[in-house]
Amino acid sequence: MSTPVLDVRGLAFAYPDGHQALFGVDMHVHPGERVALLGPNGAGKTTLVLHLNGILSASAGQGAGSVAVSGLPVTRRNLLEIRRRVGIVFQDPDDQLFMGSVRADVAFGPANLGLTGAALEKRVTDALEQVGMAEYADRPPHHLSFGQRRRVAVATVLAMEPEILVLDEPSSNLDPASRRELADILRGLDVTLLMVTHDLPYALELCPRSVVLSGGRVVADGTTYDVLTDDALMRAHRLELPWGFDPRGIADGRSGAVDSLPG
Ligand SMILES: Nc1ncnc2c1ncn2[C@@H]1O[C@H](COP(=O)(O)OP(=O)(O)OP(=O)(O)O)[C@@H](O)[C@H]1O
Repeated sequence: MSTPVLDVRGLAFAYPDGHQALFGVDMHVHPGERVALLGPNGAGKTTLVLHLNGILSASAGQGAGSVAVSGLPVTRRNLLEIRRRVGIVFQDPDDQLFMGSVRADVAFGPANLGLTGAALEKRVTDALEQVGMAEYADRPPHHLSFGQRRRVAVATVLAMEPEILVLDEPSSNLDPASRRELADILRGLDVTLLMVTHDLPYALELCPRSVVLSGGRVVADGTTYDVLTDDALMRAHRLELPWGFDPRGIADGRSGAVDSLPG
């Protein structure tokens, strides 16, 4: 079997105040997979994601276990290469956009890697085209809508050509049309994907596999359909489908959201 893009083994972590957020997490993501990371508030999802590019580290402080990205351990000395390989799109695009134009924001990362001239320009154009934002290249990011800024934030990460794209709540605060457009964009990307989300229909639509984290432990790892239709698991870990949404209806080729509405 191929080397996992993401190889998390026995990861345990406590914050400096002593609060233990992760208790021996194992998770492996293989090239080309699309995996949703689900779990209730406080489950440890963000804590886990922050270990994937070394913002948090089990080796510093009261931690245990390891994380490797395509075989390269996430350690202080590998941080530059790890941050090129793991692209994280945070929930708030304004955490990632700080330059005077969309083009400058998307160029920032690859320029830091040493790209210049035509190669840099191509990298920027390709990334903006992937998210349907090429025509906005010269606009200041703060003149864009929230949904457009989120797409540019995805482009800033794609421009680094990461081995894994990690998205934290990609559908939050998007109107239904922007949510669907982003889903179309994400579906079209040729990249390994890990998506943290509370939007369970989005997980079902985009990620064949889901890992459920609860209380700092992996409590399920299987097909998203199996996870979302396991009523006992869902109840035990405070996962709730939106009213009227039935994954079984989707799997039958019907619109679960519409067909399961009463009356
Ligand atoms: N800086 C911190 N110091 C101490 N405890 C923290 C810190 N950040 C998070 N925690 C705690 O660690 C646990 C896991 O938090 P985390 O943010 O990883 O959960 P989450 O699954 O991402 O939640 P949410 O769905 O609400 O974003 C929670 O109990 C939280 O209170």
